Amino acid sequence: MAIVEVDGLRKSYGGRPAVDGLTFRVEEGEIFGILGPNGAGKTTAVECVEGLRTPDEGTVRVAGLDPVADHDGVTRILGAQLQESELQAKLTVREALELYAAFYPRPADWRPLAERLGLTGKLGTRFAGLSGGQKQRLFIALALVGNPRVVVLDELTTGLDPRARRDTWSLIEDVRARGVTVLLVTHFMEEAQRLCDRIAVVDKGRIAALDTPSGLIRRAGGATVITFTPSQPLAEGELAGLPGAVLAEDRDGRVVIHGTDDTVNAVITLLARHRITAHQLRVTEATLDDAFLDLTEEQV
Ligand SMILES: Nc1ncnc2c1ncn2[C@@H]1O[C@H](COP(=O)(O)OP(=O)(O)OP(=O)(O)O)[C@@H](O)[C@H]1O
Repeated sequence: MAIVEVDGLRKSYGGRPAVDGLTFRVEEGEIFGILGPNGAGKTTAVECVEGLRTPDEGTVRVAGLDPVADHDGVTRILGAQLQESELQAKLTVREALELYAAFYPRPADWRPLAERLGLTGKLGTRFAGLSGGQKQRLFIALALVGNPRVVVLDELTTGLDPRARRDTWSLIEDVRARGVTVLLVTHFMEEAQRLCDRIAVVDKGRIAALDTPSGLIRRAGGATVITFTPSQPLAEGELAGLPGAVLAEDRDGRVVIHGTDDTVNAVITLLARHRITAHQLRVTEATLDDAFLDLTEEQV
């Protein structure tokens, strides 16, 4: 059952569309990623889901509720990562956790949450005295302290060091294992590939593709990438005809083929038939990075 439903969402700033007709559904219990270049409209879209912005057109529902008309109802079931300016500089970590827990009817015990996020040693520290990564971890704790049914995380691990990033990923996996739905805006391909059940790739306010991470990779040109430099040029058309090859091109003498495992065998057979040696032959798995660049016009 869908817990977040976005239909034909449009939002413009000063006549310029930031979100230009987005439609997607987030199923209860999944981690749904929104991925896209800078300025694609990701934050605007999730702020409409949080009820912080009013759509110009279209409808948004969270557990059947309108986030603007029933803001209080949505706030009780949806946890969102705060922006830095929304916390007072003098508030300590403990006070912030206690305060936010008090807003909700059935809050989580904030102590294990703080422990999990490495904040136990910082409970007496004022917000202004935290490092960027510690602030970020506090925002994640505050998004989860209300025991939400849906949590919206925008740039979840930006500013975290590699260890804190990995710890945060496993925390999010635990959160999902408890049945919480996660809506995740991210720039990190590795994060999206590891965590997300499905990903909407957003470009210029529209959905460029919506699929599982492996579906996106397959769609964007084959899951296996074969690259090599042939000892002599291959005849035109030979590469395109290889079984399973979705994309095959000669980039300045280096051949790049996106295909399947069958394509690898076909390449080896082709080279042997023509007595061509493949220098620096590499067979790798395509990543979400490859798919992202194929699906969006600009790079992040
Ligand atoms: N309050 C605002 N007033 C005017 N323009 C805005 C406002 N907020 C966002 N925009 C513009 O809307 C477009 C989409 O912005 P948005 O922040 O939603 O994108 P994003 O995909 O989250 O980008 P990023 O990855 O850089 O955070 C951008 O062109 C941005 O400049």
